[in-house]
Amino acid sequence: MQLKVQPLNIKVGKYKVVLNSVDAKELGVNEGDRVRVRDHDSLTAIVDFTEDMISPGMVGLYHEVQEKLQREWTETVDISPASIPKSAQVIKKLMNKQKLTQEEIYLLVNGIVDESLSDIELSAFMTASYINDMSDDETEWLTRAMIDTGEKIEFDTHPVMDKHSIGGVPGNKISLLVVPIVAANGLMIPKTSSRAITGAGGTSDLMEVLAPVEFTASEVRSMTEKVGGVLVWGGATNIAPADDKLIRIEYPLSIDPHCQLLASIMAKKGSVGADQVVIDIPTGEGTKIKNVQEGRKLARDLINLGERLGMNIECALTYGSSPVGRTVGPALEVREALKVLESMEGPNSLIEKSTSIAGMLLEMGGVAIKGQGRKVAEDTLRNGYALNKMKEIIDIQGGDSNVTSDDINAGEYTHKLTAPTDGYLIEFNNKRLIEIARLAGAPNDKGAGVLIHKKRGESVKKDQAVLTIHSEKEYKLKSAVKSAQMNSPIMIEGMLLERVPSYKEL
Ligand SMILES: O=P(O)(O)OC[C@H]1O[C@H](OP(=O)(O)O)[C@H](O)[C@@H]1O
Ligand SMILES: O=c1cc[nH]c(=O)[nH]1
Repeated sequence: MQLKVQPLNIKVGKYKVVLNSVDAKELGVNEGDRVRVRDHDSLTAIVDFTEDMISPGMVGLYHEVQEKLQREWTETVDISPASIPKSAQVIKKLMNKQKLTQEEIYLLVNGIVDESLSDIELSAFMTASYINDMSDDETEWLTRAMIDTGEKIEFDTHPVMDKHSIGGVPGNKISLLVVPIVAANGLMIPKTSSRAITGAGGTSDLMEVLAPVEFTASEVRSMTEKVGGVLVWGGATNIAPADDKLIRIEYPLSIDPHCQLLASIMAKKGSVGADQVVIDIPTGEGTKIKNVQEGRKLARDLINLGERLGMNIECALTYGSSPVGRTVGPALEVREALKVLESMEGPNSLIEKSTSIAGMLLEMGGVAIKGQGRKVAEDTLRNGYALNKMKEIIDIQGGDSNVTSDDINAGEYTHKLTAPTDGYLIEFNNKRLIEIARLAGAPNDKGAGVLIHKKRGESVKKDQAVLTIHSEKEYKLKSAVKSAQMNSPIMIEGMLLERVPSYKEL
């Protein structure tokens, strides 16, 4: 069917076209089906419907379709129904608990990278992976396919160090300390991170407060060779490009399926040619890993996958039931991390966790003797070498290296949550805390987040502030406060947990 083109200059991140329902009916396609768009060139696109925006006889071409076809909008294009791509059929197999072959997994990952799968299919893939985990072989193939469909960095010198966290604990800003400590000791650490997945700020969201994080793979390589380390967003690099497209689906579902987590982390490490990697596994109530047994099992899976891919992995099971440090949300977290770099002043949980993990890397990289890594890491913080290295990293990424912790501003709209009674703080609900920070605007509004005045086990007096919610927008603050008041993230010892009424009162 020949249809007149209506250009839609909107980027939707996919090959999509809009049809009027009259033409769609004539073509026999429904919303979410695919059509072949033929001009000088051709491509397969996903169908959207509308009654108002597109008149009968016309087809709306979103930016990506126009760009790919490199066409002028005055022309007509030929539209015909197209079949479901093979990659979508692979997702059905996973949903039906059938094992996938290596070839099918490569087909699937290619489909993710070339945008031929719809968000509905991708979220079915994510949900199927959540319910039916992949085998070790399938997970290895998934990881390899994610590496092979992107650019790889090959450094001339080794070892290449790396660090990653599985996430899940609020306030986990440690990469901002670990990377400069390791690089300041002469090791290379090309750190690529994701944005937030289940949290209120991933390391890339945080680093973006200080400097740009979007670079090509060759820029990552040359910056790392110059200053020893970087803190960049993996999603911008074309390094394991499938990863960010899947994380975009995980974020609203707030899930991180086991096989996806393994592949996502290890693909990022494999793509930068890492040899020695430490993986932080926050463990405990309210995290992705409920207890030490589960943590050990995940550690084994990560170590085994690393071995299959030729990387030496060590894992750190870390305390995750309570936030790391006293801040959650990009600007607040960056301020706290910079303060530690500047003066070693800051919460113990942050300093101890960062120096422990940096210490493991220093030992693995051969610049600290066994058992001395943490001490070397602490010295690197104390003598200011880590701060200087962080300034070099900020500078090379195009930020202002003169920035200090005092320059970092949190959102101006604030609300204090106070203790309803005297007592000890016995409960800190990680998930609620993240939800509140997200409602306040994190991670996209950098100034949004939560400042923690009192942590688990600390005493509070009635009406004393326990948390301050920060937001850049008044209306976002209001919804965060409303949510916090309806379902508090804190519990003070001695408080009534719940009153369950009798039938008479119902
Ligand atoms: O949002 P949740 O699921 O908590 O965690 C995601 C964060 O965890 C990892 O941190 P890092 O790169 O090791 O610092 C990821 O890269 C991402 O920044
Ligand atoms: O990078 C990451 C971190 C945690 N989970 C993932 O899926 N990817």
